[in-house]
Amino acid sequence: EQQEKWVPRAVNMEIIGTYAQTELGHGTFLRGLETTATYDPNTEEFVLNSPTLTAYKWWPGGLAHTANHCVVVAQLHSKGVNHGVHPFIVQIRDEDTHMPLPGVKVGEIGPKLSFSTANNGFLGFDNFRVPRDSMLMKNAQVLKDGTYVKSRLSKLTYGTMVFIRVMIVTDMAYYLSVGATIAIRYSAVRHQSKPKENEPEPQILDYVTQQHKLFIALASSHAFRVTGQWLWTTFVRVNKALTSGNADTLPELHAVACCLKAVTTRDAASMVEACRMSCGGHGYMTSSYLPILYGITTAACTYEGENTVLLLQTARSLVKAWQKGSKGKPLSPTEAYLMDKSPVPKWENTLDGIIAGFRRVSAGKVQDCVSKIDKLVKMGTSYEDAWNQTSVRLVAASEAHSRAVILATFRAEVSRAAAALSPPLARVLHQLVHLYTVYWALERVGDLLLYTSIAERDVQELQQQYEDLLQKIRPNTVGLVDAFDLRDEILNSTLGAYDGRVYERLMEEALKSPLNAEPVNQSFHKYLKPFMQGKL
Ligand SMILES: CCC/C=C/C(=O)SCCNC(=O)CCNC(=O)[C@H](O)C(C)(C)COP(=O)([O-])OP(=O)([O-])OC[C@H]1O[C@@H](n2cnc3c(N)ncnc32)[C@H](O)[C@@H]1OP(=O)([O-])[O-]
Ligand SMILES: Cc1cc2nc3c(=O)[nH]c(=O)nc-3n(C[C@H](O)[C@H](O)[C@H](O)COP(=O)(O)OP(=O)(O)OC[C@H]3O[C@@H](n4cnc5c(N)ncnc54)[C@H](O)[C@@H]3O)c2cc1C
Repeated sequence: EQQEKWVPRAVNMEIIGTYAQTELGHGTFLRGLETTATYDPNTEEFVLNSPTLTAYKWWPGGLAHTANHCVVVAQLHSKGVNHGVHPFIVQIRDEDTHMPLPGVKVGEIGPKLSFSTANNGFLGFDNFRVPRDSMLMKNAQVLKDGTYVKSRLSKLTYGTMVFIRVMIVTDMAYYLSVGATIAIRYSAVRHQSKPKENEPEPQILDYVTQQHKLFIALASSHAFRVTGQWLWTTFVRVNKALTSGNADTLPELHAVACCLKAVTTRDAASMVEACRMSCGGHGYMTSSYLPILYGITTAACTYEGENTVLLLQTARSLVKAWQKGSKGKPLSPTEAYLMDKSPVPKWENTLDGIIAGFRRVSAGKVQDCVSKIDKLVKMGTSYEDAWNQTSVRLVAASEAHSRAVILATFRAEVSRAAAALSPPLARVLHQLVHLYTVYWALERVGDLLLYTSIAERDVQELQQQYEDLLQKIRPNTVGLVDAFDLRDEILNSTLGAYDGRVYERLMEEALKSPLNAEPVNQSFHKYLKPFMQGKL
């Protein structure tokens, strides 16, 4: 019924909304949010209030001047009891004049690293009254007399965040495709240096170091797109079970969504930055779009759950799985490998060998964390302090688990799809899977040396495999980024345009600057000349 009331108006843009959860004082710790919604049975209304400055909502995108409604997450009080955080849909501006309603204080939070068009805002309430049906009552309810009806599953309040985290993995695939397209096309156009005196300056794409910087971004875009599709399918399945009241698979979805969101956003931000730096000075131009793209991807490491906090959420699930498995209880499909107690096999420099290796690393790290925590607790340390003292290792275990999931999913999905592809296309995609897998084996070789039987000669061979793959992929690189089929208007980049007219576009953009409107800028007469004449 509430959906019938609000959804059509949102779909036809009468309602422009945002999600107002984070406050000046709290973003991660949701149970610490201070905004209150106190039920008044006499008028059948909730009174929204920001009791402190730190209770002000801070960050919601579009809140400053665009949204006229928002979903507000507040501590629900009824009959003198605080029932915890719940979502409310609240009109904050007049739908005709767009003026903030009485009792609502709203505004712009100010300049940010990027996302400059997002008008992120602040929002405070001064005993602002909303009707009872403002409380979104799909999960929990408050009856007219103020009786609180508990949700069958309190964690469902957090459901929106799982959905967005699932989507973010696919977002990162897209952003990496943009960064790789810009940097690889530019690297095909840019000629620099003369390693061979009697030959013209080569394309910088022919430097193996340039390939090392860029090809992993290209491969990661495909890896994250495939993993994002798998995660979405998982989300749809879990959500279907939830609607029929079965929440058994929600914890696994939450855990895998947390670590995949954290790892894909961190990789995307660092790889986009590598794409930017691989374009030299022109990569530092805003007109290249790479600095803006970095700002967008690095924000994702913070929003929708700060990465460390999310990796620790997954670690919490891995530790619980280890404890459950150690008692012989069955584990979820994504965590079942933790209970593989077979002897460490002879190392194989194959995709399956490397994937199995990452599972060994993750299981080994989880086991080490459990042992450290148990040892500290036995020595009298509280569980919470033992957890905190082990948290650097817990984050590493989570990352290893996440990498094992991505490696296995990327390999399985490409192998499954390959049968329907032309042999040349299948070969190129397998090369990207191979590159991605060997790249991460080399990046985490220390962990593999600790937890598997990999030997020095295996590592040398993997390094050679990696360099051979760079050479094999080079001829198809421009074709691979063209295959993302990103229009120039979308790329919005002087360096990545399809026609490769980089220098002309850089100059065209430069000449648009208002600072080039006249040959002598007014600053000369106002400041420079008086200064040079000793008059300032
Ligand atoms: C374009 C940009 C737009 C951006 C928008 C934003 O940023 S919006 C703002 C984005 N902001 C954020 O993302 C805020 C990030 N912060 C949070 O999500 C929470 O404060 C928390 C999870 C960190 C801690 O929660 P807590 O203090 O309650 O403590 P706890 O750890 O004890 O968990 C209790 C139990 O609940 C479970 N569980 C938890 N979450 C979920 C879930 N989503 N689903 C399912 N289950 C979940 C958890 O596994 C545990 O289960 P167990 O083991 O007891 O069976
Ligand atoms: C571009 C952008 C858009 C956003 N849009 C929205 C929006 O639309 N709606 C909305 O509600 N919010 C939005 N946010 C806010 C965002 O969700 C929060 O910034 C995010 O949840 C992190 O919370 P925080 O900023 O309070 O950081 P904190 O939680 O204060 O984190 C600061 C540091 O403390 C560490 N830390 C915190 N808790 C723990 C812990 N338990 N264990 C270990 N370390 C910990 C973190 O790892 C981090 O290093 C946006 C943020 C950004 C940057």
